[in-house]
Amino acid sequence: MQKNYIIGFPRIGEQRELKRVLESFWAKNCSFKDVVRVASELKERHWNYQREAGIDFISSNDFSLYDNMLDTAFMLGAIPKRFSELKGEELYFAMARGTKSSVAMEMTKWFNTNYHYIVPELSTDDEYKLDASKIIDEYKQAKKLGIKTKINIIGPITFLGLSKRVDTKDSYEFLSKILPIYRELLQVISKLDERITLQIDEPIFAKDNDVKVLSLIKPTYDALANVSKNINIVVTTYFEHSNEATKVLVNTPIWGIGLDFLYGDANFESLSLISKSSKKLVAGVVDGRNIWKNDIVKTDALLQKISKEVAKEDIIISTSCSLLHTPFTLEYEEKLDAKIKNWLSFAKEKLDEVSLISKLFFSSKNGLNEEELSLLNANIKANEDRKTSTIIHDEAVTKRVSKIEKFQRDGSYEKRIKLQKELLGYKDLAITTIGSFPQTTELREARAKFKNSDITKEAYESVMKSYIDECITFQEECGIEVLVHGEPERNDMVEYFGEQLKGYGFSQNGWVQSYGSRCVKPPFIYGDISRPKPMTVDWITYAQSKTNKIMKGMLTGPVTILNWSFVRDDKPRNEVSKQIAVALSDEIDDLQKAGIKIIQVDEAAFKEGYPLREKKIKIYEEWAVRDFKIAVSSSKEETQIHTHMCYSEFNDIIKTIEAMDADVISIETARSGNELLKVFKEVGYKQEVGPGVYDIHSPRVPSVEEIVKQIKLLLEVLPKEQLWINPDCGLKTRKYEEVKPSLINMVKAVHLVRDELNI
Ligand SMILES: Nc1nc2c(c(=O)[nH]1)N[C@@H](CNc1ccc(C(=O)N[C@@H](CCC(=O)N[C@@H](CCC(=O)N[C@@H](CCC(=O)O)C(=O)O)C(=O)O)C(=O)O)cc1)CN2
Ligand code: MET
Ligand SMILES: [Zn+2]
Repeated sequence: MQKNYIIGFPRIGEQRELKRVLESFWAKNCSFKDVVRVASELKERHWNYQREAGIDFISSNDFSLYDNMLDTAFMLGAIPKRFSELKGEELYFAMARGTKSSVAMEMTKWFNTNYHYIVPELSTDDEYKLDASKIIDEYKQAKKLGIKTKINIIGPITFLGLSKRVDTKDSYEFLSKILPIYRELLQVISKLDERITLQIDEPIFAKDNDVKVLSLIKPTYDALANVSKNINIVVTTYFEHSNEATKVLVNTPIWGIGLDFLYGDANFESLSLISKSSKKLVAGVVDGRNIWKNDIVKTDALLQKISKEVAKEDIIISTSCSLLHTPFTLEYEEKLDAKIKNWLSFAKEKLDEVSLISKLFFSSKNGLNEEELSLLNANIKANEDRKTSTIIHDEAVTKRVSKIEKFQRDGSYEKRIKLQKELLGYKDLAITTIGSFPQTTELREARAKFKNSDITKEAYESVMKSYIDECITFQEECGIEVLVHGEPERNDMVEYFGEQLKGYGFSQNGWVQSYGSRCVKPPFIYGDISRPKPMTVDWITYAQSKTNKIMKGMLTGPVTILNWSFVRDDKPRNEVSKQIAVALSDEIDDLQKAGIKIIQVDEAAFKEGYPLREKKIKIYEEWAVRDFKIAVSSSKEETQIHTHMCYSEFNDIIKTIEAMDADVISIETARSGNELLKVFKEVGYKQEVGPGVYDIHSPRVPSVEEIVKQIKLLLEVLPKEQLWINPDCGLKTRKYEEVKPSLINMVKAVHLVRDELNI
């Protein structure tokens, strides 16, 4: 009997092999054959890891050269017209990254994670056609190694729900067009083997769906499950409960349902239905979104609870979601404190946990052999050790946080902005950037050498300082009005702060894919958080000393620091975020004391943290706004507070953004003209806004005319007094060759518009 299951495994490679070969291929330094070779090695390595750990259900097609949604679009033949001249890998990467003549497809957040997928574009003119080659090839490759994989695909309802129509609005209208292609796929799959397990991911079921969407589930899954008797379909959902969908799925001929019992507590309500239907339950009980060692005793209790309703033989032990969201392995961590390392578990270690948990659950403690027993005891001990450790508790922090008296800054916005405009004296359509400038190879090398103690602190700092000097000179020459130092000292806008705060740990190699070849190394919060010393003041004051213009101080906000870290699971998230907020309020205080007059507190991940279910949103908004306000509560009335958000749909959260009470917000709008901005006008948003005037996610240099046009579009919505001009987001992923001409054009465009308006 097959007992345990992994929803999906990360693919970037434990040494980021895939990242390296892709970037090398894109830079034309190697051939596509090299990419295929590395991809193939990685797949085999990952399958073997799972086999060696004793995993029964190992996936194929969880791999991707860029993104699984893009793969699905490719599989269906959903190719936007502008790419129709291209073929093969050229087409595939053009869709993801754009070409000189065609803009890339949009990219957006995968539910409430920091993973980004490519948004498929659907048009009435499309003619869908199956390309099952990737799926078939991967299955066959694994089979050669003696591994019969389960095949993963993204389900039709999630695919459509996350796609956009280029003509009219409702993507779901296309179900009748793509369902036949899915059926054809199942026919092809059914011929691969005598019996096949097919995992169909439908995470969209974990959201609040309207009746119309729910009404599609039964016909869709009846149609799919009836294609062939030799396919066992498991429909998996994750990140929340999916009770509305489960109710329907139990009445379709699918074989199993995968539910997340960690982030979807309410899934317990569906157990009796599942039990009556005699479907298999793939029980997500090992956290796929965090890095803490599983508490096996607790998990066993959870499983015992599940098995009160669902027969043991129908339960399969699984991760809560794909392990894509966790780093690969602890094996290369040489610098982590041994004690803390023993509390952690990355993807590879989680495989062993799933394996051990299933042994314990199905054969009970008496059935464990000596080695397994000692693993269990080690797990119990590690968890006990974490609970009772003195390094996670800091009474001074908890005391201070419980006694916060100031929850917001002084003065009304109206009063503050008047003071600020007098003091800062900036013009209408003030020109600025979002913070980072290109992270050059030189910077990264210097940082890597400094971390390895190959160069001194002084040598490292001098590299950073000369970068800052050049960055300032460029901004002054180009005519940017509110300057930034360029963030050269930051490996990442969250990891950097994690490295400086007490209560935080960080890994050397804990990379997690964010999009395409880009990765992040989220730091992790293990204990109470405090700020031993100022984190940014030296860099910003150095930068300010080099210019007479205003230098923006640059911080990452509490909610974003929280959302892009792995967070301790022994304290509510909102308490942890409050501790970060207090530390940041001290930093702001210090920046002000050092003479900094504008401080930007980025909340790029504010929207990402939104719960998937409406019912939980209010609670999140309350503490998220509270903590942003606590962070900036130390700012004086005349200190101008900026914030920045990217990839955000603002319509439903505009009132919340207003409540954050920042004086200026910069947002991403370049790809959508002025559509995103309209809501600011509709609600009578008072504060100043810097809507991005060009897209930084593409290497393309925008022309002056284009930017003028964009600025005029913005002026149709908001008055000049309320507008700032800036790019969409930070420039760290771009090259100087792209950034310089783009910013020069941006400044020219502002001057042209100002001349017309007599500003
Ligand atoms: N945490 C986070 N989430 C985010 C964003 C963000 O900025 N941060 N932005 C949005 C989009 N996501 C993004 C995610 C990653 C990157 C990004 O640029 N990642 C870099 C890594 C950045 C980094 O931490 N670099 C380190 C380490 C670099 C490195 O690997 N160095 C080499 C040596 C030097 C070299 O050869 O370059 C090595 O150690 O082997 C540094 O600069 O110090 C990458 O994948 O390339 C950008 C956007 C949403 N989510
Ligand atoms: C992902 S939001 C980025 C904000 C940050 N200040 C930067 O410019 O890079
Ligand atoms: Zn941004």
